[in-house]
Amino acid sequence: MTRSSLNRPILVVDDEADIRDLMEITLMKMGLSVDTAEGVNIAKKKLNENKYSLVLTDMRMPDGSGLEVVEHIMSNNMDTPVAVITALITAFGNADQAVQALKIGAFDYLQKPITLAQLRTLVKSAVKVQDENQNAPIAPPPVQAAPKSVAAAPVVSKPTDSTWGQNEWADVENTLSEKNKPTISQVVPQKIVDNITLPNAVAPSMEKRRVASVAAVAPVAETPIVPTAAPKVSGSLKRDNDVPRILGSSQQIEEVRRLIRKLADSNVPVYISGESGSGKEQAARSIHELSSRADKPFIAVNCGAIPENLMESEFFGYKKGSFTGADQDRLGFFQHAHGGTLFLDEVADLPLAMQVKLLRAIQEKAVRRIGDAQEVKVDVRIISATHKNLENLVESGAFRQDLFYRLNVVTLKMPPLREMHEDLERLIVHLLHKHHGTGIRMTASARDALLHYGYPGNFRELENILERAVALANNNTIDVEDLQINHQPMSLDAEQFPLTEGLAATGLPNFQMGHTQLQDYLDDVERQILQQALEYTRYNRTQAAKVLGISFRSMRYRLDRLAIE
Ligand SMILES: Nc1ncnc2c1ncn2[C@@H]1O[C@H](COP(=O)(O)OP(=O)(O)OP(=O)(O)O)[C@@H](O)[C@H]1O
Repeated sequence: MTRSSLNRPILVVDDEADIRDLMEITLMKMGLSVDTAEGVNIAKKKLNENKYSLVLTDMRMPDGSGLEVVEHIMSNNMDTPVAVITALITAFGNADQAVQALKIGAFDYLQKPITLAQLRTLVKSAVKVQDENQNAPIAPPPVQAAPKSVAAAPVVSKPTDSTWGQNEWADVENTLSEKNKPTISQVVPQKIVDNITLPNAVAPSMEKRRVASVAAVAPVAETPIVPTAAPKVSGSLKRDNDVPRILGSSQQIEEVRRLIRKLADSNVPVYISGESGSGKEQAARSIHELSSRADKPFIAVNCGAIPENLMESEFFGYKKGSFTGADQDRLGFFQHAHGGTLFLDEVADLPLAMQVKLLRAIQEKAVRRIGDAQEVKVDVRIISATHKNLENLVESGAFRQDLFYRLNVVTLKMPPLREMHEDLERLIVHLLHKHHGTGIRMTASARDALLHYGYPGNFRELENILERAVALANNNTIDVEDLQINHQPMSLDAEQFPLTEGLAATGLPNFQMGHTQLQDYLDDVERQILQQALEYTRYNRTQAAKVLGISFRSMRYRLDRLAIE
């Protein structure tokens, strides 16, 4: 499949009408055409009769399993990527089914509840998987296709795919937006800005509410704003050609770009700090792409998502027969990244035992696969990141000091979005135009709410809010309710999530000595906190774990233990 084959519809297979509708609306908002099937048999029939660019199938349906849909596609050699949608994978749950689906040919899986961002990423991956199949093989050295473990799910990016490697954003846009419209990447940012003119009517009451730092931002109209009468944004949204992933003109972002360029020239380990969604991975990819390693792999590993018992084999690989189930030789992340960059995301979540092994591999520049007597030299540049305070973890003994010094030769700090206030309006306009074309409008109150929100989830949250708002908007006009955000003032400290307010308001349950069991009481408190964190992050478990300062693994375990769906 080429990107143009996304002109073919996507087939959504799910027995629940609500989910089918939601996915259909979302995919259509991405400019994609969609067909649906409410069960396995109809899906097979449709697959026999039509060609699809991608199939998304639920696992459990009344007339069969999503695995049958995957098998049908594979056994008939259909050139259609298929991804499965599973119920929540718990410690004892249905991971096996997801693994089974991957084994028989699905290229990915999603867990319910699905976020819009996940869906978008999945569509991107479908295109990428096919592109890679068509253009492969290019370096690295002979490795097996990195098998995807359910929890680890490393992103193995194709090393020399310049289109994808250079500018993922522009690529998504080219892939997903209406083909004939000039897209944001075809129009220089200044031009977007020039296309936007001041609304004629300026409501004085709204004018007063403008804050000093957005003085450059346009006055606000009370009526819906069409693109040609949208707020005028002065200056351009800075996007340097050599660091296209990092947008913004604020001083902090300029400094980030300067450091990225500088660090790209050297091989020193870089530690990227910053809140969740603030662009740490984008910065890591930018360093890689600007470095002499750009044509070699960039391997991103989410350390918090790998089950502890799989860590060693995932990082270092194994020899066939070294343990039950090791039915073939397999390389680990280090060898996959040979010559390139290994990005250790959420590095604070590495268990201590693994920290020792990692330190050794970094110091020795060599790895030994499980079951292998020989060490193999590896040339890997390490970039690490976490949203946690690594220094505090070193102090508390949860993170090894020696590894900390190894990783943290240079620190790059990503600023939170709320500190880039002068960029905010331009970013909103940019993202809306980029992903949704120029036909989308916004009311003055929605704009006001967006400009005054605190974005604890940073860029990622902004993208999600806009994406959801576009999906919910009536008549292509985003209103304040479509944003579904808590109105949180900009001045709020990062640590003061509304969650704290929520908890204080709720109060602790009464502990009745002699009647209440301590464990039941603590479970109740924990359940309340988890539920609030989930509500706050709109059921994004990764984000919720981050907000609570626990690992994803721990979050999963707790949700499972307390039977929180
Ligand atoms: N400065 C930026 N300019 C443009 N887009 C950005 C910027 N920072 C982040 N983004 C976008 O925000 C989203 C999240 O970015 P990224 O994954 O790099 O964040 P992160 O800090 O690594 O998140 P996490 O801590 O959750 O792993 C991505 O879609 C990315 O494109």
